[in-house]
This record gives sequence, structure tokens and C-alpha cells, in this order.
Amino acid sequence: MTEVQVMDADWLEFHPNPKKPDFILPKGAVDAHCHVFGPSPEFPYAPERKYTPCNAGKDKLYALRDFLGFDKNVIVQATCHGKDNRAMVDACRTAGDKARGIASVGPDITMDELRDMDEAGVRGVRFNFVKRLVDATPKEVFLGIAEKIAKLDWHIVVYFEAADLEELTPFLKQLPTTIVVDHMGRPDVTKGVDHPDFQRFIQLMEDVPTIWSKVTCPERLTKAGYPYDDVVPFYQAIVDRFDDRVLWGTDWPHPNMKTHMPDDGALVDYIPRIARTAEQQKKLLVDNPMRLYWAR
Ligand SMILES: O=C(O)c1cc(C(=O)O)oc(=O)c1
Repeated sequence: MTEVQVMDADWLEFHPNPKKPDFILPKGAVDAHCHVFGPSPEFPYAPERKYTPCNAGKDKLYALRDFLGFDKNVIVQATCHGKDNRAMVDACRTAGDKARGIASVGPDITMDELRDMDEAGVRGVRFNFVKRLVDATPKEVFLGIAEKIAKLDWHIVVYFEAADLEELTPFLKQLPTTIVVDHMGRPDVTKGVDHPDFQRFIQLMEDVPTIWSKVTCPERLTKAGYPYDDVVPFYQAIVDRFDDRVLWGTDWPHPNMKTHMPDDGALVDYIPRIARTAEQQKKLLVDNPMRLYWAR
């Protein structure tokens, strides 16, 4: 029985006509967390995937970039493509210097394969710990990959949930590279900023100056719903303390959204609520991503 390419997605499709943002992005702004999905069958989805997305290819991503007023993208390998990085690498090659990538690789990845991806604009790998997205990977496998990618001066993007942080902390401290945490490590916003769980994340960033955080995905973290007022204090706590180690992104095409589909233009209008000064906005959207992804 051949794998039948399931085409109808399990979840909502990306917003078909986002609003033009009111917030004017600074010149050279970077959408530092987004994905491409397929299009299949050219770029098939991984058999081991835990969700089946709609097609959302590079052309639509770059049209959105231009419409919103971004200059560049960092394209993060999505779990629906597993360790087949071809769609992400193809999108990076198409955009040339306007895109960088984050790959998902296995323990047998070779330095030549990594260097090929580096030449296409890839600058890191993603370690995913979110159980609904991936099966567990042994820590020693991740450490072996970390050793290889450290040779290319790449960094490691990590995706975990707040409940996992205490157990993960010793492992994170073992990693030899800069670490970028997706979506603030997914705090439970009903527990408030002062709860020990979120304070543990802030303490980790205090203790380890090479740990960065994406201040992204209020639509995933909110319990109150749009306009996500309940998530604002969490972002402000991170941006106000660590304004030179934060990144922002749309998370387009928003995998696995079931409650609602955010308007990407409205997400851009959320930025001045979490980075409240022009200086913070420039660091978040330009200086920090340029330092981490476009140093070469
Ligand atoms: O929360 C999610 O479902 C999710 C999934 C993925 C992915 O499948 O790569 O990436 C994200 O940034 C967020």
C-alpha cells in the first residue's frame, strides 16, 4: 500500500487576506520565525509527521513578507517535513541573501551535507521536544548533532513546553552553541508572570547569556483569545530584561491552529505592545536577527 498523500489539512489554513499593518516595520525588518509547507507532491510531507498541513510554499511566504513590510525571513523546518529539508533549503536558495534557514537533521548527517545547507543559507538546527509534534530523540543524539553543527558556528533552536523546562535545563546548559527558545518555551499564561514556572525561564536566561527567546505566537499561548491581552506581560518581561536576545516572527502559515487563524497583519500590530520603544523594536526586528543570522 503506497503512502496516499493526504491533501486535506487537519487544521485551519493561513489567513487568505491579512490586513495591512498599522505598525510600520523598521527598515530591514526580519520575520525570524516562519515555515514553508511543500507544495507537495514536489516537496512531499514526511511519513512520520503528526499532522498534515495545507500547501503553503515560498511564493506565498515571500508575497506576505513584501505585503507586511519585512525585508528578510528565517525559515524554520517544520515537523510535517521531518528531516527532509528540501522545501526549506529550496526557499532559502530562491530568496538568496533575503532568507536564512533552520534545519532538522538526524545523527548520521555528514559535515558535507551540513556545509551544502550552510551554502544555501542554513545557520542552525532545531531540537523539538513537543510530544504532540515529534517522537522523543535521545539526548546523546542531540549532543552528537550539536558537536557537528558547532563546527559551522550554527546555533540550536529548541521547542519545548514550560512543564519540560526543569528536566531539560541541565541538557540545555550542556549545549555548546547559542540557543534560541521558540515561543518563550510556551508558558501557561493562566499562572501569571510571577509563577515559579515562568520565573524559572527568566532565571535560565539570566544564568545563560547565550540563550535567546522568540517572543512569538500569542495566538498559541492565549487563554483569553484575540487580541491576546493575557500574553502581553510575558513578552514585556522578556523584552524589557533581554532586549538584545529576542527575535520576532509571524509563524506563518501557523501550523496546527484549530481555535482560530490569526491575521498576520494584526500580529504585526501586536509588536509595539510587547516592544514598547523604537529602540526595543529595532533590536527585536533588525539588530538581533542580523547579528545572529546575517553575520556572514
Ligand atoms: O505549536 C505548533 O504546533 C508548532 C508546530 C511547528 C512545526 O510543526 O514545526 O512549529 C511551530 O513553531 C509551532
